[in-house]
Amino acid sequence: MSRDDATTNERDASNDPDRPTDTDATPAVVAARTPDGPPDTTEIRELAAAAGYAVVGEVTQRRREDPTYDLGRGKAEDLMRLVADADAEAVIYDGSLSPGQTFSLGNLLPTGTAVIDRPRLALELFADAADSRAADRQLELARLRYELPRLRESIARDGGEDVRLRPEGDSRVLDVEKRIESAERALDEIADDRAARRAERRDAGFDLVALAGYANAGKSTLARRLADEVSDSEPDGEPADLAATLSVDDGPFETLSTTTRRATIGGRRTLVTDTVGFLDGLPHEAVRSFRTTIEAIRRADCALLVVDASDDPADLRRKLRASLSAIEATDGPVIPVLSKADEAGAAGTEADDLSAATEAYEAAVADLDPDESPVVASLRPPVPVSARDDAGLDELAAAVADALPTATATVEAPNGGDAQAALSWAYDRGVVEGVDYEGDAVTVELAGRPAVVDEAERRLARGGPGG
Ligand SMILES: Nc1nc2c(ncn2[C@@H]2O[C@H](COP(=O)(O)OP(=O)(O)OP(=O)(O)O)[C@@H](O)[C@H]2O)c(=O)[nH]1
Ligand SMILES: [Mg+2]
Repeated sequence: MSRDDATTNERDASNDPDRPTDTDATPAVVAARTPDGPPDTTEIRELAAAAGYAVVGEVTQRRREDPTYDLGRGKAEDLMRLVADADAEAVIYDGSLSPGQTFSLGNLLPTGTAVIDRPRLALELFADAADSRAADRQLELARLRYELPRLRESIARDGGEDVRLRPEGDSRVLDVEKRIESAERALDEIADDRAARRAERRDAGFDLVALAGYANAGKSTLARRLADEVSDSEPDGEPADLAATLSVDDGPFETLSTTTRRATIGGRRTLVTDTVGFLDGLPHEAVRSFRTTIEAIRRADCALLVVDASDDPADLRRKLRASLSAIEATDGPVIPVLSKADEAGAAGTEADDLSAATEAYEAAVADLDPDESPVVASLRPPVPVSARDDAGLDELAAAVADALPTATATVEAPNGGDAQAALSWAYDRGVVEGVDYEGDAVTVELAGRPAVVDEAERRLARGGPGG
């Protein structure tokens, strides 16, 4: 065995008394390969558990990619034996396998063993809880895109000579292609609806803030903290999809569709959209299927990129890179929010924790290639927060208010019915900073979304001389 091949195979000790006995869980072996450094299987094990697998062993290898199995042949045979010994029903592969590798591995493993790579595992997790029309369509599209090259591969392997040469002409392939087109069309319509809704909300004076970030980073928890209390008597114009609850849980993909709530941030009326968490190791195709999340982030007036500061520096960097690469570029500024600051760094004073989190973040960003992630240019200074301890939230509100597009104006108008109507219009849109009555005149200080301030100014001036 070469030094390059230094690896581990192990069967988990299942006599851990704390381990929940989940009789429904499918026994699975985790396999991972990295070209450098020992593979870390923590995350893939968590994902596997969340998807309903009981990990009964693992095979890892440090090696360059093997074209046939991804793992080296000897290691793939070790995997086969471990699966047989442990009576595992699935192999969870920490990486993206080509269709050819999936089939070769499937043929080597005991008959019936499912080969589940990272993208497929992510699809299974989504499938568990897709809960909206957009989420369903997106999941369907991601699945079809995943299946298509695998279907081609299986037809090429099983079919006769003529099919092997042209698997794309097979009716099953044509069927999947047709379904992909139809899912894409449906998503185009949903995307158009969302864009129209964003425009309406902006016209109504709302700033659009989106929460982005890796799975389990703390996005929904923060969204809840930022959101206004929901009252029974909301004023008119309440956006149709405002959710009363946001689900928070310690597991990936707790949030499976975008969810929007009202919030007052730094005195501004905003709509905060919580989005689906990113995962690394997914092909761009799969990420692109989650358009409503990506577009909510890209088109926001300000995006908050939630970065879990309780992660160790290597994980923080990996997740940050995956998130930025999925986002690619945004219209507005991006404020990095270092979440779970209460658990960041070594135990110590609060100040220590916050600076440890900031340092890890700064180091990760310094490492990024702006050509690879243009969004790096939109990054503002990071703000550490702890939703648990309610720390840093005022600083975050100030940073958001500062990042949002703002216009100010002072308008003097004769006091009367017209001015009062204009003033009440401006109040409804949250752009009135101050009002001063003097004699027959009223002076109004406006601040907020530029288009709304302009319109308020026009309405107030209308009652004025010559208006
Ligand atoms: N210690 C600590 N834990 C936190 C904090 N914020 C969130 N968490 C925990 O982190 C876990 C994930 O939180 P969520 O808000 O569900 O994370 P998410 O980013 O919405 O996750 P997905 O929707 O699955 O992508 C939960 O167990 C939260 O309780 C914090 O400020 N401090
Ligand atoms: Mg969430």
